[in-house]
Amino acid sequence: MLKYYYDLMSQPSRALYIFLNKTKIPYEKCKIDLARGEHKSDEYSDIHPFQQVPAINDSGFKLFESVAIMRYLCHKYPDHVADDWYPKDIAKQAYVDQYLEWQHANTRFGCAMYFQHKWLIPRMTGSPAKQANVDKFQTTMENVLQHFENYWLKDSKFVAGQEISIADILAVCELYQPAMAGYNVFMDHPRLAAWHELVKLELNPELDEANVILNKIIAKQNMSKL
Ligand SMILES: N[C@@H](CCC(=O)N[C@@H](CS)C(=O)NCC(=O)O)C(=O)O
Repeated sequence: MLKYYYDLMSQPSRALYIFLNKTKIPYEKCKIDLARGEHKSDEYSDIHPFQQVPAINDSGFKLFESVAIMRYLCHKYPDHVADDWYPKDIAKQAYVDQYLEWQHANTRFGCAMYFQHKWLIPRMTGSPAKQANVDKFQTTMENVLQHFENYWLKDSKFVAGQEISIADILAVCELYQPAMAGYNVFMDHPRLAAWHELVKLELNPELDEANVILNKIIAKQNMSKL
């Protein structure tokens, strides 16, 4: 049985969670609570040597890195995974891969660094956010959002073509993270907002389910601002 190790506070964990649930690949949920340091245990180090989530153990085959896991699942479970998620056509697949390679140093880096400096680091250290860092990473993130609108969504409904693929799942999960730090990337970005509506239609109810904890945190913060 496939074991899936994840924490829904983690963007790539949510992406794989949505993908597994959407494709109905049978798996066992193995929650790893990052806030409680469960990823630092010796037992978990045997699953992921760098002590991060997500990771899988597929009947003894252990793998980490969300993109590698997604590709593995597409190859391993073809009866569950419809072709559009990771097309067999060479050119279509290359377009999906193009985004998967690009996103690490762009969508993920920009959104995650903004989130970490504005929200996570102050909560972990008890010290206020360093405004210079927040400003720097806000600029990085906003450049990414422009590339997203002006390149990735310029001529296509979805990130890598006219059909939804694993690229869109990874993208939407990274793009939600800054909302916890009070930045809604879909505001003031109409093309991104239109894509988001299409993605919700394709990925719900699994998308909302993966975002339950995130949305609770966002709602609580919005209440405290009133
Ligand atoms: N490139 C990796 C990123 C893995 C990663 O950074 N995971 C974070 C959560 S989003 C983590 O486990 N952080 C805990 C730590 O590094 O101590 C992937 O896509 O799977």
